Amino acid sequence: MLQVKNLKKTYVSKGKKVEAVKGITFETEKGEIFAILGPNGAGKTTTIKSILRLIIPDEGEIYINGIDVHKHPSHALKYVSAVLEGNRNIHWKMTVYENLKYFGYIRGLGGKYLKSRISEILEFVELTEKKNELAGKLSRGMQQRLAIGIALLPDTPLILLDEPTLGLDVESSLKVRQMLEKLAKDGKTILLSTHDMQLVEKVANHVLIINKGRVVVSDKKEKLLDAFKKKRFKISFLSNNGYKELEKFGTVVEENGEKILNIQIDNMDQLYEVLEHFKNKNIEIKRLESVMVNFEEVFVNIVRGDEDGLS
Ligand SMILES: Nc1ncnc2c1ncn2[C@@H]1O[C@H](COP(=O)(O)OP(=O)(O)OP(=O)(O)O)[C@@H](O)[C@H]1O
Repeated sequence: MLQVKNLKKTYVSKGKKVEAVKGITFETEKGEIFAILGPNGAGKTTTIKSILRLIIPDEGEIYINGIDVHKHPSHALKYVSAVLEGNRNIHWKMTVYENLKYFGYIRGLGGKYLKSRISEILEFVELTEKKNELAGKLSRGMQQRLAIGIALLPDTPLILLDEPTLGLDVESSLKVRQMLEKLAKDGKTILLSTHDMQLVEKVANHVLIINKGRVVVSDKKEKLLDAFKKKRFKISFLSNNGYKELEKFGTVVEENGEKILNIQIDNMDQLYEVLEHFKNKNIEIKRLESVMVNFEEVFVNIVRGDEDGLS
């Protein structure tokens, strides 16, 4: 659906060069929720804006539905719509309905089709009852839903969202999350840039982590979670003796009066070595279990690993 090949962008600001994106390559599949993650300044917004041609990259190719965005921008961009943070494309002094009508016209829709499309969208974003309210008077969550509704008007196969849950409360985030899931189920491809690890954990299929303008990891989310799960173990012991010994291997916490050792390993041999060590010291193990990890930990570990590698 979307192909980005060797994207590069350097900004020049006050005579200083900032290499924001240094050769990013990725590809999305139809119907997937593809999350772009990265610390502040990693290059996410630059990537998204380049896809939308709001920024002209220095190098690289971008194809939407097989069409070269650089060579045929207006044709390629027919297949994509976007919700960008900080520019939520809403007219505050228009009602919800007027906003949808106005942006519908801009996207070349009209007549009966636009009318029924607006009704459909109002239902989808759960704003039917608010259709006559001024956009400026809506809550932050409702405004975000309206922005998503506006982006959905032209019914494009690719939808880009920059920080769709930023500043939203739990309930509004949940609504956005459910909308994204429904859209993907309908076969839409969703590219999403976010810092919201819960959103990623709940909805993303594929995760692209970028740091300092480069791709650090690009993989299915489940695979990343699995890989980390295999690295984290929790060990409990039959007696509390010798726990000083344990601290060499990881962090020791107390749970229900029991000392629990949390360890992180790079490969299974390391785990066997630790177990062997305890055996030699006559420290008897009661239970060994792999630990569930959440996506936030996966992300932090990957970025930290990358930083260590870079330094
Ligand atoms: N117009 C600009 N002029 C100069 N430098 C810029 C400009 N836009 C972005 N940058 C710089 O490029 C780098 C990448 O910025 P970008 O906004 O793409 O990152 P990001 O991953 O979206 O960050 P965030 O999570 O903070 O939104 C940063 O160092 C940023 O300061």
